[in-house]
Amino acid sequence: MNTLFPIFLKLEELHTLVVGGGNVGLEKLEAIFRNSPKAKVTLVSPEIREEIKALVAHYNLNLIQEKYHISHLEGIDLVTAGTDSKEVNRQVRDDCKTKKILVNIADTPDLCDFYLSSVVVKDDLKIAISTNGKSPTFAKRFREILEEIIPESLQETLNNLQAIRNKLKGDFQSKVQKLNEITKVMQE
Ligand SMILES: C[C@@]1(CC(=O)O)c2cc3[nH]c(cc4nc(cc5[nH]c(cc(n2)[C@H]1CCC(=O)O)[C@@](C)(CC(=O)O)[C@@H]5CCC(=O)O)C(CC(=O)O)=C4CCC(=O)O)c(CCC(=O)O)c3CC(=O)O
Ligand SMILES: NC(=O)C1=CN([C@@H]2O[C@H](COP(=O)(O)OP(=O)(O)OC[C@H]3O[C@@H](n4cnc5c(N)ncnc54)[C@H](O)[C@@H]3O)[C@@H](O)[C@H]2O)C=CC1
Repeated sequence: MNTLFPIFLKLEELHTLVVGGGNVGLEKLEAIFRNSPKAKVTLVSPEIREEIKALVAHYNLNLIQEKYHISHLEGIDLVTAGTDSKEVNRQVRDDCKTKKILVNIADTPDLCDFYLSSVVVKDDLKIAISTNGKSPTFAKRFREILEEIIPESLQETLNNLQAIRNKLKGDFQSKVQKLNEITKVMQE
C-alpha cells in the first residue's frame, strides 16, 4: 500500500533550496520550473553546470557557488539535495531535521520526507503519479499514457464547470448534488 500523502505546493510562496549543481540538481530545477515557473529557488554547490547557470536569466534562481553549510538553510522552507557525496547529503538531511524543514534526498528514499512525482498537465488539470518509490520509470511511462488520452476539450469543460459552480445558488449540499448530476456523464 502507498501511504504517501499527496499535496500541491505553491512554490512561489515558499523558498526552495537545491543542494548540488550537477545532473541531479539540473533535473530537480527543471521539474520545479516546469511546474512552477515563478518558484523562488536558491542553489548551492561548489561546481555548477552551465545549463543551470543559463536558467538564472529566465527564473527566480539564485546561485551560491560554495560548499553547502547549515547557514544556507536560513529562510528556507523546502530542500532537495543530490550531491555526489553521501556524507553531504546525510548532513543536509540531519540539518533539515534540526531546523524542521522538509527534505528530499534524490537518490536515497530512506532519507526523504517527500518524493517528487511524475506530473501530467493538461491546462488547469494536473495529475501527480507516485509508485511509492518502486519504479520511477513506470511513473514516467504511465504519465506518457495519460498525456495521450486526456481530451483536447478538457480546458473548456473545466471553464464551463467553474462558470456553473460560480452561478449555483443554494446551500452547500444542493450545490454538491447539482455538480455531481452535471458531471455524471463523465462516468458513462
Ligand atoms: C524515490 C524517488 C525520490 C525522488 O527523487 O524524489 C526517486 C528515487 C530514485 N530514482 C532513481 C532513478 C531514476 N529516476 C528516474 C526519473 C524520475 N524519478 C522521479 C522520482 C523519484 N525518484 C522518487 C520516487 C517516485 C515514485 O514514487 O515513483 C520522477 C518521477 C520525478 C522527478 O525526479 O522529477 C522522475 C520521472 C519524471 C517523469 O519523467 O515523469 C529515472 C528515469 C529517467 O530518468 O528516465 C531513473 C532511472 C531508471 C529507474 O531506476 O527507474 C533511483 C535509482 C538511482 C540509482 O540507480 O543510482 C532512485 C533511488 C532509489 O530508488 O533508491
Ligand atoms: N545523474 C543521474 O541521473 C543520477 C545520479 N544519481 C546519483 O546522484 C548523485 C549525484 O549525481 P549527479 O548529479 O549526476 O553528479 P554530478 O557529479 O553531476 O554532480 C554532483 C554535484 O554535487 C556538488 N557537490 C559536491 N559536494 C558538495 C557540497 N559539499 N555542497 C554542495 N554541493 C556539492 C558538485 O559540485 C556537483 O555539482 C551521484 O551519487 C549519482 O550516483 C542517481 C540516480 C540518477
